[in-house]
Amino acid sequence: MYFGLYNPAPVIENQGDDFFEAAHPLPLKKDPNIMKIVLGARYSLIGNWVEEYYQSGLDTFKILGRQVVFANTPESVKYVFATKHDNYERKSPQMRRALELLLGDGLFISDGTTWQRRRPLVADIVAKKRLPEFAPSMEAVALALRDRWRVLPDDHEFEMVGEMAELTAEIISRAVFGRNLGAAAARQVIDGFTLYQKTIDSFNLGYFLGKDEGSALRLTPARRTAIHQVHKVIEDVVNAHLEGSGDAGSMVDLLVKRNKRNPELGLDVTALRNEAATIFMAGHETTATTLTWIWYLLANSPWVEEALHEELHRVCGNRPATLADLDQLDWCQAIVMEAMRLYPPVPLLPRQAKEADMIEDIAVEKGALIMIAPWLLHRAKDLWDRPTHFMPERFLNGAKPEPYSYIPFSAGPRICPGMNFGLAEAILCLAILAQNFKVRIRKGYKVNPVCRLTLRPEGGLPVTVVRR
Ligand code: HEM
Repeated sequence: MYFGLYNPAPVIENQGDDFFEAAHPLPLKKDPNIMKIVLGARYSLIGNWVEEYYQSGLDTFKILGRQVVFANTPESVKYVFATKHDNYERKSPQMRRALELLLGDGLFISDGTTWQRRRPLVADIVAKKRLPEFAPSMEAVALALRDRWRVLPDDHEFEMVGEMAELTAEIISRAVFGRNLGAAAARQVIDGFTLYQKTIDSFNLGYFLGKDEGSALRLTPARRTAIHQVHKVIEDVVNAHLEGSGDAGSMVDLLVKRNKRNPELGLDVTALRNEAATIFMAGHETTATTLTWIWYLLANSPWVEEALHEELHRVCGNRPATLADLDQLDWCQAIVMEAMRLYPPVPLLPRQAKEADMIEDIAVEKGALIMIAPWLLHRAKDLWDRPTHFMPERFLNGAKPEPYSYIPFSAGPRICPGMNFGLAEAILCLAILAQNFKVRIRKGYKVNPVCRLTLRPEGGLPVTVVRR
């Protein structure tokens, strides 16, 4: 309930001996009115769609005075993200305004020359070729969690979203800041991000009332505290590196060194801090929610769990999985990909049109909101067989979805540069933990996927782990 006025759509979930239709809100029967859209957006961004949106298509409508264009076909996604990237590279004012106090001009929300100059730098730092440097931390942190789970009392229940968030925060914190940051400082950054996210809203009224730049977020005391908490730790790390005393091999170290080698980049302490904060934020919750959804899906699909265990035994025997096993862990990879199809960690990828344009036969106004929704595209009835079912086998044996129909990492020049980092991390954590445990969800617990910035089960996921 939101303000007692908003009734979320009922959530459905179906299970049989050999199928699992994963939890999702029932599509609406008729178009929601503006009140329902506004209240719905504050509750979750995925519950307000009518049946017709769960198939590929293009549509446009107005919210107050603002044009919204829905691009939900592989062709239009390609057009917006790749062909006409220059016109649609800009993030929506909601997203920019929501994150700018924390991330400043960091890559995730920048555009124009700032984005063009910094993208190659950040992409290089989180690139696939650096996996051998960062994978040992992924393995070590996952093994430490395995050891903690091993000594839990039988039937000990805990909350999985928080558990996975701690796991991935530790991994990304070691990668970005190095191993010497210290637990207290790392916790300060993690808690600061969590606090900040709680204070932000998904609906920017000013934009829908006609301001192309949207309304700035007010610096409330809660936001100020959260921002200060994050910025202080990261600035200290950056300054240590600038003075030559930081942890070699960390992403901040690479940023500082590259900036020294390429002074034309002109990154000052604030810019370096913004990029480090961006990588931390972009690489933390996305992987955590992916892993959480994987445990939910596996717990409800014993036949997939069995195939996974068989593969882990065949490939790794009794030793823990490592980066070197990745190419052989086909089921692990397919499970990660299918989990991100059903529950894309970033379910909406909104853009703002720089200039007026045509997307197929739709006239796009300057400043319009272009909505690309992996949540809908990944569930389009005409693109996917049994779209609401958990079927990792659709990604096995080199099967590839139609181009631009599967976009959990976005697409085109703004595609997630940390894709290989995130995939390797999710596969390794899944493999190492599944080698030792099965996860079971509290009996009768109703999972309800909700989305604000990322997609997670509302109220968390209460689980127990069973030793294998
Ligand atoms: C499962 C894991 C991940 C998923 C699903 C994911 C997804 C995404 C998506 C959808 C975007 C684009 C958002 C948009 O277009 O509005 C993005 C951007 C970005 N991601 Fe990831 N991400 C993941 C992991 C990571 C990791 C591990 C890192 C860093 C180590 C990272 C760094 C970034 C950065 C820096 C951007 C901004 C790129 C730009 O705007 O040019 N991501 N990610």
